[in-house]
Amino acid sequence: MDIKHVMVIGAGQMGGGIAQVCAQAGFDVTLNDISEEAYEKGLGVITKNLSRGVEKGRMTEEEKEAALGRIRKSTDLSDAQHADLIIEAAVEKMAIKQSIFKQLDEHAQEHAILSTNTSALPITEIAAVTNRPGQVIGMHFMNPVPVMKLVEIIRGLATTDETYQAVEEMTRKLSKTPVEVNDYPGFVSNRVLMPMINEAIFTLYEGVATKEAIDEVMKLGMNHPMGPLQLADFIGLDTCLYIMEVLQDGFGDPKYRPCPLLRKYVNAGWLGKKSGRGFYIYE
Ligand SMILES: CC(=O)CC(=O)SCCNC(=O)CCNC(=O)[C@H](O)C(C)(C)COP(=O)(O)OP(=O)(O)OC[C@H]1O[C@@H](n2cnc3c(N)ncnc32)[C@H](O)[C@@H]1OP(=O)(O)O
Ligand SMILES: NC(=O)C1=CN([C@@H]2O[C@H](COP(=O)(O)OP(=O)(O)OC[C@H]3O[C@@H](n4cnc5c(N)ncnc54)[C@H](OP(=O)(O)O)[C@@H]3O)[C@@H](O)[C@H]2O)C=CC1
Repeated sequence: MDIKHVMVIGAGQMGGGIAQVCAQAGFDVTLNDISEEAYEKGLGVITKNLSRGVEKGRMTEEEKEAALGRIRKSTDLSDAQHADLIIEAAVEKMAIKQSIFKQLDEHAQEHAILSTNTSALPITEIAAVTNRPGQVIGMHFMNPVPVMKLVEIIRGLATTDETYQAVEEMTRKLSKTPVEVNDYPGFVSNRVLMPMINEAIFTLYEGVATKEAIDEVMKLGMNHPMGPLQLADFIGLDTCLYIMEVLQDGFGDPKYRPCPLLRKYVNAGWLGKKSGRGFYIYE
């Protein structure tokens, strides 16, 4: 399948990054969010990232302008009618994703592939609300999207080989490395990563060490680029909590219970870097 036009749903930290790398790779991009403000904020981050690329000599001013020129604004899901591939990166809530997928299924062309950047939610359950489950797939980018090489590609129960191959090829065109996994809660990435982050939050909650000490142990002791609490702030504490809930519900195993401190922070609106405060404070 020849993918030319990509629509990205959600202009937050992931959707913005995905739109950026698609535009840089030469695809026409429609970037959708519910509000114009969210779109403008997302476009601001993309512009800043591309400008840094120019400063660093990775691209010319003309290439930057060409990439920006390929991105168009949308606040209406009916704009899906133009896309060959849709990548959904809205908030990590099943009800919201299912509602978006129902609407996309109505508006998108018959050949279009509907993908989701979900961190952990079952692809099969999202696909089930559409009339094209064979063309629904997980396309899980890592944060920060312009820097991280992996795209975890998740096959739902009904995903066809043709859909998988088109998405794998697309991933390579974005200069990313695809890794194929099956559809179980958290896939591979967050089944392994998030319990570690949750355990780090428990060590803070139980007073085993300070947040700085916990992060230092994992950075200096295990060579992780960020400590787990810093990484949780970077991912978003709301997203971390939703992922733990998906693991707990999906496996029915109490070992995945979210730390009460994580829930408390999210309830307080302390969502990490994106809200200015999480385990750490950001200016
Ligand atoms: C939750 C999920 O479902 C799945 C996930 O995504 S889990 C999260 C996965 N991501 C990680 O684990 C990230 C761990 N952290 C890291 O790899 C690194 O700390 C990092 C790449 C984020 C930053 O690297 P660093 O060396 O500490 O800092 P820094 O020197 O500032 O950045 C390195 C480069 O990345 C770029 N960069 C950093 N953050 C960026 C961002 N948010 N957006 C775009 N580019 C970014 C910087 O511009 C810099 O590039 P140049 O200097 O060449 O311009
Ligand atoms: N953060 C991470 O490290 C990673 C996250 N993911 C996944 O990517 C997705 C997005 O996460 P992230 O970018 O961090 O979250 P953000 O909170 O940064 O962005 C989500 C964006 O989606 C918008 N949005 C909410 N509902 C809708 C809707 N119905 N239609 C269109 N847009 C909507 C939000 O708008 P508003 O703010 O106005 O509500 C916001 O702009 C989640 O599924 C997450 O699990 C995947 C890999 C890594």
